[in-house]
Amino acid sequence: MSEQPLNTIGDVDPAVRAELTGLRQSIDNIDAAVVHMLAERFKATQRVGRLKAEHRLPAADPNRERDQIERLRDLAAGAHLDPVFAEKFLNFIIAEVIRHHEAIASDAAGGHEGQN
Ligand SMILES: O=C(O)C(=O)C[C@]1(C(=O)O)C=C[C@@H](O)C=C1
Repeated sequence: MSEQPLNTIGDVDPAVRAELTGLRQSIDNIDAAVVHMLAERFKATQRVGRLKAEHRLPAADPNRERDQIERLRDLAAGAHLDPVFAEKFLNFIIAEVIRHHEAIASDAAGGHEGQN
C-alpha cells in the first residue's frame, strides 16, 4: 500500500484556508451560544431543584421527560438533526440536572436532621 501522506494546513490553497477559518468562526460563535443557553437552562433547573426539595417532590419526573424527548425529537427531525442524537443529548443534560436535584435535596435533608 502506498498511500499519499495527508496535507498540513499550510499545503492547501489560501482560499480553502480562509473558508476553514470562516467556518471555525461560526462554530466558535455557536459554541458560545450553546454555553450561554445551557447556563440559563441550569439556572432554571437549579430553581426547580430547590422547589422540588422544599416540597419533597422526587428529583426525576419520567412523564415530563417523555414529553420533552418526544418534542425534541420532532424539532430535531424538522431541523434535519438526527433525532437519536437529540434524544441522547437531552438525556445527558437531564441526567446532570437530576444529579444536581439530588444534591440539593440531600443538603436540604441534612439541614433538617433530627426534625422528623
Ligand atoms: O421539569 C422538571 O421537573 C425538572 O426537574 C427539569 C428536568 C429537565 O432538566 O428538563 C430534569 C429532571 C426531570 O426528570 C425532568 C425535567
